Amino acid sequence: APFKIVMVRHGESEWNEKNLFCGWFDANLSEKGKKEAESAGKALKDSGYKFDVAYTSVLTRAQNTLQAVLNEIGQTDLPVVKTWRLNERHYGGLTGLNKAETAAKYGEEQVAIWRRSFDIPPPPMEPDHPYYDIIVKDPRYAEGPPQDQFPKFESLKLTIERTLPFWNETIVPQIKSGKSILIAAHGNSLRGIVKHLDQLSDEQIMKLNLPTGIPFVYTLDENLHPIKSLEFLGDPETVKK
Ligand SMILES: O=C1c2ccccc2C(=O)c2c1cc(NS(=O)(=O)c1ccccc1O)c(O)c2O
Repeated sequence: APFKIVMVRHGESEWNEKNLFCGWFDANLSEKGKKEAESAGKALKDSGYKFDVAYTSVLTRAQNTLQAVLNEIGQTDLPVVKTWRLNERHYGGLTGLNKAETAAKYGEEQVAIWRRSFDIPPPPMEPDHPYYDIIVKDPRYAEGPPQDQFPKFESLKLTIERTLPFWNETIVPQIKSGKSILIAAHGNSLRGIVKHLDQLSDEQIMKLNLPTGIPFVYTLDENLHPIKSLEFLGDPETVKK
């Protein structure tokens, strides 16, 4: 029998609302983001989904999206595994900047290069960065990454390379043991899983922008090869946007 796994990108954060690079900064969901999380839960409830375990990042916006979903489907007691490996991409020194500030500081040309590159990282987040201490010293990272490997920036390539070990070593065995799984994470960490499952190229995955707060289902065969990819739940109107 095929396996199914459900994934959802967290709802809009307060920094998304202000068009700031958020990355590993622990922004909350905006009011809109909270509504998106609730509607994700309603879509899963209407489709009758129940889960055995959920995975999320160590960031509040993903954890709160997950909780809203679990509230809607009546599974608030579900075991939840939190890992830095499902975190959003780390935007390094760009963290907290908006579009104008980024262009002013680095120039439109550099921004255009970063936007279309898979393995060119942003500048590092140096110790004098306003958010360096609050991120690096956050106790939520006690389980990892180790301080000497703590990222100061990530390209999309680097993000995917630290997400996939968790997928292969932790999530895959659970899928194979027949567990029903929900992942609530971020645009770029979910890109890593989608890229791997559908064997997408670097260019293809960079073109894929997952919508916030709309759950999507993968149906996988016994070798975890997709039978059906990116099946979005929720009313077709929302999905079409
Ligand atoms: O500068 C970057 C960038 C820099 C370094 C690594 C990755 C990216 C990146 O992925 C990216 C960027 C800008 C924009 N658009 S933007 O220039 O309008 C923009 C800039 C700053 C903040 C938010 C904005 O919407 C994007 O849509 C991106 O996906």
